[in-house]
Amino acid sequence: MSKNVGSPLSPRRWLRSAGYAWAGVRAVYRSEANFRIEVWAAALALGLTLVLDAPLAPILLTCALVLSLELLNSAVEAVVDLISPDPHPLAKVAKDAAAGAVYVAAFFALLVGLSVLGPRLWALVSG
Ligand SMILES: Nc1ncnc2c1ncn2[C@@H]1O[C@H](COP(=O)(O)OP(=O)(O)OP(=O)(O)O)[C@@H](O)[C@H]1O
Repeated sequence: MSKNVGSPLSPRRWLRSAGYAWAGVRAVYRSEANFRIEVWAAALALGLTLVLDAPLAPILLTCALVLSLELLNSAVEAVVDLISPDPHPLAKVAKDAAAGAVYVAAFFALLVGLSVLGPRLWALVSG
């Protein structure tokens, strides 16, 4: 619920909003195993990117996309469970489509990771 606490540029308001957003990230991290796996996969990909001196921007963007979509997927699940605790075809479409968004992003993130890091990893292991 939005409360009017002054200018949108006010640091206090910004900090309060950031606090709510961080609480959301922490709640999803605690409750969703997939999000935990994706966070650690992103940390691994970023670590490899730095160690292998690979381009950072595509890896950062794909990590941000997958993690953000997983957060949105959790938001959709929560809202659907709230408004449709009993099975409903539209609830199914909403949940399946939100999950599909995560899987599409994760699939392309895998391709980006393989194309950016794969050749460098291969060069490293093949001497
Ligand atoms: N209210 C509902 N009405 C119809 N189908 C539903 C409903 N809730 C869940 N489903 C179906 O069951 C599937 C699994 O739903 P669930 O809420 O268990 O999410 P999940 O896939 O376990 O997600 P996560 O593992 O990330 O929590 C959904 O993708 C959907 O197809």
